Amino acid sequence: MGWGGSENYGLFRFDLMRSRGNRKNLEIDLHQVHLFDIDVPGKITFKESEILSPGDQFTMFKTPHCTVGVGICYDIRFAEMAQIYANKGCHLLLYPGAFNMTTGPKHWELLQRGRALDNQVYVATASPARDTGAGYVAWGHSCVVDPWGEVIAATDEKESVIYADIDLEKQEEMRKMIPLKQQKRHDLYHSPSMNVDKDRRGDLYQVNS
Ligand SMILES: O=C(O)CCC(=O)C(=O)O
Repeated sequence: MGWGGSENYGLFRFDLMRSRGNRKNLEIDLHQVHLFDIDVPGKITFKESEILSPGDQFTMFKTPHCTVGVGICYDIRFAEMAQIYANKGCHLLLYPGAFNMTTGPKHWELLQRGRALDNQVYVATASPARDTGAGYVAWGHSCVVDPWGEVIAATDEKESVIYADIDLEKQEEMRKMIPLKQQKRHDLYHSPSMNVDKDRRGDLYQVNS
């Protein structure tokens, strides 16, 4: 999975491995829908909304092997987005992202494992390698997590390529063993007290999922 472009708008090029090792490239446009506005005093303050505007749609695509949902960086913090992708049939969620030296060590892997486990999907992330001389120092540590929440491939802060199998039979077995989808209490989730607050992207979460 490669990525390029400006910070919240990218032209993403996915090199999808096809059977017998053939490679086909797929290029998609996508926008980060949740902007990175945070203030951790003494550590990191970022206000993407002062210079960028958020995207207004989710991005999914199908490959011959599985269906994929995509978010960018900060989007991984929003459980609703991952849940909508899973409800729409995504087997794999991809998050190109550049976490930083404050949130990276604490949250990067944990968020991936959480999104994977909650939704019983594969999650893959691609981060730039760390450049300690850069104005924004990326944490690195690209990773692939399976629907059981286990890290099945990972790298460190240096540039490298990692591979992992997306095994849909294994995913189905996990979903049978712990049948979360059938057990959800949708009758309770739609009560007024559970409405998302206005700062979250409630406008996007209402899609039929
Ligand atoms: O959520 C984070 O900690 C990092 C997010 C980020 O760097 C971004 O969205 O540009």
